[in-house]
Amino acid sequence: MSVVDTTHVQMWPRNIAHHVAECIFRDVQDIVRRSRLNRNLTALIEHRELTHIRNLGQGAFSHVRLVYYQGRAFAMKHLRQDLLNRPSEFRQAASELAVEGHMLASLSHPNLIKLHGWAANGVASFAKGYHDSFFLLLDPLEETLEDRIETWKQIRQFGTAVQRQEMYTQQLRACEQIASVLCYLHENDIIYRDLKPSNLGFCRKEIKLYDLGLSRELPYPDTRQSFQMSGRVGTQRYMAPEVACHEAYNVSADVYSWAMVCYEILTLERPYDRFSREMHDTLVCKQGVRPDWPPMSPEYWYLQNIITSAWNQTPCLRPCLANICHHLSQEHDRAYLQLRAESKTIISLDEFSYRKAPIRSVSESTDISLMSTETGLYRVF
Ligand SMILES: Nc1ncnc2c1ncn2[C@@H]1O[C@H](COP(=O)(O)OP(=O)(O)OP(=O)(O)O)[C@@H](O)[C@H]1O
Repeated sequence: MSVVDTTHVQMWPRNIAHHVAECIFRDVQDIVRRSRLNRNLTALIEHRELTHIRNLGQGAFSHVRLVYYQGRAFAMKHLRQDLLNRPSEFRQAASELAVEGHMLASLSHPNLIKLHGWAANGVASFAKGYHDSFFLLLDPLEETLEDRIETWKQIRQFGTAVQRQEMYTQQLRACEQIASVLCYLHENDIIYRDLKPSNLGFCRKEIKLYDLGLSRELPYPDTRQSFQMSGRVGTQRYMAPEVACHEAYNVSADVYSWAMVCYEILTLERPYDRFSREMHDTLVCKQGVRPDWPPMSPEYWYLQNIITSAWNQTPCLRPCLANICHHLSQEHDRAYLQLRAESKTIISLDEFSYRKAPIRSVSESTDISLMSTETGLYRVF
């Protein structure tokens, strides 16, 4: 372990650092001035207060490290060092990181990564000239959705019937929680634009959406109106056809991406796995081809239908996420009760406390019965 120290790494000369920092500051101010989000107070943290533990991962622009701050583990996200050699890319990535910080500091949802603080001088820290002068301090994730999908593949192949049923409730819950956090962003007039399994992770059993680098606040508070924004934003296999074709789009582009991610969660197969970019453009974007459903057991058909409607070629025919959440939450509760009935376990009401429907109303709409026990827990049968 070592204190996070930048004194021995590459840095820009002072005059260049000041110039770049001013440009970044102007870019960010411009966006923040137009923003309708209300930022909450964020802890201001000095580098010397952080202790480096290990690297957690690296993206196209960012490096994420596990650090200790005030006795707790956090993920520290900052720009990659090699961007110092490409100042215009550095400037772009720096503004995106700062805007990501601004959004996270204004938002709060159980399935959105939590921001705990950022560099003491905010965006002005870039004037120090180090790649990691500005950073965000986030909740550390235990695994990504990509890792979880690999575990599910093992269960599908080698698991018992109860393990597979348990996996189904986890899959349903993941689909519901992703819909819930996207719905929350849309309610705040934010379009996410980069939904994919590698931008979803798990922290204390809950799914968390992270990497808001490509998210944008919509110019008007009407999320159903389409806007001309940058095309080809995100990763092609999860990208809505209208985004890939540089047409005007709105939040329903996220609904399409949700459908692709959920297809992968349910089938454990990548959508359009063997498609080249050209095939994707012609078949998916122009001809409306969609992934094939492998044969699946009947309990999956419900979700399969919702996903199929969510990847409709016509954006306005895709269901809204609030509706999707409602249906999935009911289906999750039904599947969960069924599972507990089959495994003859008792459950606590707390297990349902995060959803609005009381457990009794779920059991009333199914053939599952609940019997309260002396300990306040419920036996399901
Ligand atoms: N909070 C976190 N906890 C643990 N690991 C994380 C966390 N945030 C990011 N990572 C890891 O770091 C990697 C890069 O992070 P992130 O996707 O945010 O960077 P990026 O440069 O913005 O990505 P992209 O390549 O998608 O543009 C992730 O793929 C993940 O493995």
